[in-house]
Amino acid sequence: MDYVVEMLNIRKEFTGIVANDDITLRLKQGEIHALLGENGAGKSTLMAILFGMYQPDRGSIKINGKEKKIANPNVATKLGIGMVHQHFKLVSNFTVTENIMLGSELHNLYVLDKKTASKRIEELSKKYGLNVDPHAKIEDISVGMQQRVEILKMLYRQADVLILDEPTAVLTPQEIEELGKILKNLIKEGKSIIIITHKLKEIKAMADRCTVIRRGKTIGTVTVAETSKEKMAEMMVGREVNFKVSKTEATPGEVVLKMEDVSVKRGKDVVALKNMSLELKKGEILGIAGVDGNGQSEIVESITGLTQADSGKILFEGKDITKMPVRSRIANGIAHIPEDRHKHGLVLDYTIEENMVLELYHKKPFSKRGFLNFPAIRKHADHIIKSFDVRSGEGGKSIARSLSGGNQQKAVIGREIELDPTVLIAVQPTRGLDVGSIEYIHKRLVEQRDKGKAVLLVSLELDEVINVSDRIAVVNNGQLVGIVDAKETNENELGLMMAGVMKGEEE
Ligand SMILES: Nc1ncnc2c1ncn2[C@@H]1O[C@H](COP(=O)(O)OP(=O)(O)OP(=O)(O)O)[C@@H](O)[C@H]1O
Repeated sequence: MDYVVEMLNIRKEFTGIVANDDITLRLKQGEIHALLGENGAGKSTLMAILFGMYQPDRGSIKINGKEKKIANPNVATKLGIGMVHQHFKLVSNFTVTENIMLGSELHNLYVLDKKTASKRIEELSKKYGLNVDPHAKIEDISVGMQQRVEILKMLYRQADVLILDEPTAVLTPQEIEELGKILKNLIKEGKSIIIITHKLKEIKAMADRCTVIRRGKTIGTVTVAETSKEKMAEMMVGREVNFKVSKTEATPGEVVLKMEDVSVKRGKDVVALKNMSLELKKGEILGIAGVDGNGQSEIVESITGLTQADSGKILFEGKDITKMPVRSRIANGIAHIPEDRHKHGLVLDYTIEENMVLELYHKKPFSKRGFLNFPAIRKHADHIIKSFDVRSGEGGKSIARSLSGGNQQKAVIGREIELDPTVLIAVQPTRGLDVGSIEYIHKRLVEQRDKGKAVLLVSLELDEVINVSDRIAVVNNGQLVGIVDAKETNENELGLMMAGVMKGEEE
């Protein structure tokens, strides 16, 4: 059998937690192999070991049948292993070529003059259908394009084994489809790919085989074409997963949040949100559907106070809050699960305990006469950790950075829901979460609604918007296209509206 990579009986322990416990994964030449597991199951750790960022405590790695010690990422690169991380490692004011050249000088295989490098990048881009402009600056290109630059970087370094850590989490549905095609091109040219993803639909569409791990242990490797989504979910979570959100009919009450003719500018001239009027009622989940970048961020930021509306009014419980500072809005009952957990959700170098009181530390019981009350902070954090199943080595004492991506997300969601807000704004709340956690978070959002709270759900996942929301507002180009009843709509109708076409206008 032609295995390009064999990771055999790998063990890796961090303080207080065994991240990988006797894991075995074999990658065949020319296959797309999905690595599936719950948040914190140990996927990123396993891939970091393959890429030489960590040393395993036990176990061995064979590359093309020969046992190798991968002491650091440079060794991995020399062995033909490349990795695209969850958070890209690109310099934003450098061009594509400059970024790809950066670091490649270490492997003295490569040319240092920019012109020759650009030409090589262009050839590679063409060969694999990547469509990347070598002269573009990173800050000017979309996230999807940046990811392709990361893929090109691996190809430029002549990688044969490509590792992609949750590559679709940051992509729009169209970009995901394109990535699928790119991966198929890579396989055709003889590359082998390991892809980490939580999305079973994507595994079905892209992968040949799938290895499932749970709590650091291998559960099994399956052939994707012969296995259902339900079966893979069950292997991963250890129980049956309910994909449908179960909820009763909403009983909306009075309007609690109102946007009246709100416009927000981006920079000097671009109007990113145009005369937006929206009403959010108590006891309902209002979903916002739209292609990324069509005014969703401006809606959220003008309500939370991260951006001020340039014109129009925002009313909360009848009070004008258009110019209210962020902290007062939080104190008044507006909570926010932000889209970017690293930038706006957590202070990565603080412990989880500290992060759980970021909005509350100045209040009783967390502060007393100007001193922090650590036992109270700990109790609060422990409660969130327990009820939201935030897994980490040292509980509340863990540094936020050391948590797996999904567990960071659960911590942020827990903190915001525990504020018991009147309005909960949830932006991409389940991005990066495993199906079991998604099921749980959806339940908690519905529970908020049933307690008479108002929930604004912004998501790029149409499935999620349709299943969780009661009403759906569709935005396009910074404007409201229309509002539909979630029970009566479908992906097709929403898709058309997202492109700016109103119901009845399509002929
Ligand atoms: N450097 C580290 N120090 C301490 N603990 C760590 C470190 N890296 C990972 N861990 C812990 O090891 C476990 C496995 O984490 P890992 O990131 O591999 O999970 P994952 O399967 O990739 O999760 P996710 O899907 O949420 O990204 C987690 O409990 C995490 O908190």
